[in-house]
Amino acid sequence: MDGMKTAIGLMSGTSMDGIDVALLRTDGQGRVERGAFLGVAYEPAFREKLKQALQDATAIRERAERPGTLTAVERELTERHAVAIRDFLRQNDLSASDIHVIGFHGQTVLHRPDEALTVQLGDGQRLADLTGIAVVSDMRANDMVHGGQGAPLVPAYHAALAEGLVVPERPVCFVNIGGISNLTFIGRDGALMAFDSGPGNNLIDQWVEAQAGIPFDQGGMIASEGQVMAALAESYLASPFFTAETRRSLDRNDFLPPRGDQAELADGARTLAYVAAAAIMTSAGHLPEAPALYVICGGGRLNAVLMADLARLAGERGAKVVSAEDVSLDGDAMEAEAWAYLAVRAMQGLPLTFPNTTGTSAPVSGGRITTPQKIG
Ligand SMILES: Nc1ncnc2c1ncn2[C@@H]1O[C@H](COP(=O)(O)OP(=O)(O)OP(=O)(O)O)[C@@H](O)[C@H]1O
Ligand SMILES: CC(=O)N[C@H]1[C@@H]2OC[C@@H](O2)[C@@H](O)[C@@H]1O[C@H](C)C(=O)O
Repeated sequence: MDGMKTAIGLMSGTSMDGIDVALLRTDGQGRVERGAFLGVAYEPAFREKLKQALQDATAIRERAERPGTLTAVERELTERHAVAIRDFLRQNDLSASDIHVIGFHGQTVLHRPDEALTVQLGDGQRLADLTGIAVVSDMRANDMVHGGQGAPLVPAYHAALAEGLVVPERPVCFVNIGGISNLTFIGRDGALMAFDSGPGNNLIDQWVEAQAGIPFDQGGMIASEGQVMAALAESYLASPFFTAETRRSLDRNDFLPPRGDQAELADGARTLAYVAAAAIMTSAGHLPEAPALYVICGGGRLNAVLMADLARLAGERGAKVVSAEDVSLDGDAMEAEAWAYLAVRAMQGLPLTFPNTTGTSAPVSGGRITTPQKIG
């Protein structure tokens, strides 16, 4: 009926905190019906394997290479995604035959847009075999073949969501504050512009992990006890990333956390929360028009200190900041939903990326489509 497909999106983001699973019904264009969501956390031992995989990936020169632990980690990662799908289907009383396609992001272990090299671990064929469902994987590769940055890909979905947005303010800007942050501007006339906007939670996570052995600053509680260290903040915000003529997508390691002797725990967390907020607003300066509304998704929206900085900085420019939930969206599920949406578009050969989102030379589709060869 009416071209609507049922898809599942799978996201394992740069924070490496787990697998997000989201259900979406869509026609791959303007019609979007959001469904159930499941977050499956990685236990610390698997996060350590992913960290090792990031190290091993630095030796990759060609995207199919899997040096060191990468073959084993890719296999385990794929199997974990299959288990997440199985649990998700069971919890929602669904079976594999209810799902047309899975959009599988995998885990980015290397991203060098200047060399047109981006590597996401995750075996689409094996996931299709394990789940019995068609899989679209590797959705960043074709964009790079066409001169794009390989990220961000979520803007096509943001644009579809903007059509149904329950508030009147325009232009609107969706901001994802994950490990890295990215933003999508949607103008009054629907014009789209998007790019990675700077470090998000990654620096905060790495800082509190190194200084206090905890994985993230819950609610921004640690930051709330510190002071912004102006010189340290400036050392991040002075990066040529923010002033370059063209927008560039980011690798996890493009910005590094402070050294232990540069700050106390709370001041470091406070400064990095400010940096995350200021990075977004500085990058937003490259948009064609100042947004009237910022809709924030991703884990960073749960850091109250970061959000207060963002609200203040946006307020100074006459704009409002809301969380995805304030406009009846789900800030945790959005990227996984986007991968479901993109998978449906890929099946239809529709563009995933555009000159104004990744810098690709023309709107391009992408993804590798694999269908189940065997079950189990
Ligand atoms: N309750 C919370 N309080 C503060 N920060 C939080 C909270 N929950 C999650 N976060 C932050 O959000 C991060 C996860 O965010 P998210 O899942 O959006 O990132 P990701 O999808 O892995 O990254 P990316 O979008 O870059 O691929 C965590 O690593 C943590 O820093
Ligand atoms: C190479 C890669 O995995 N990039 C991610 C990362 O995490 C956030 C930001 O950097 C974004 O551009 C991208 O993911 C989102 C989901 C995207 O492509 O839209």
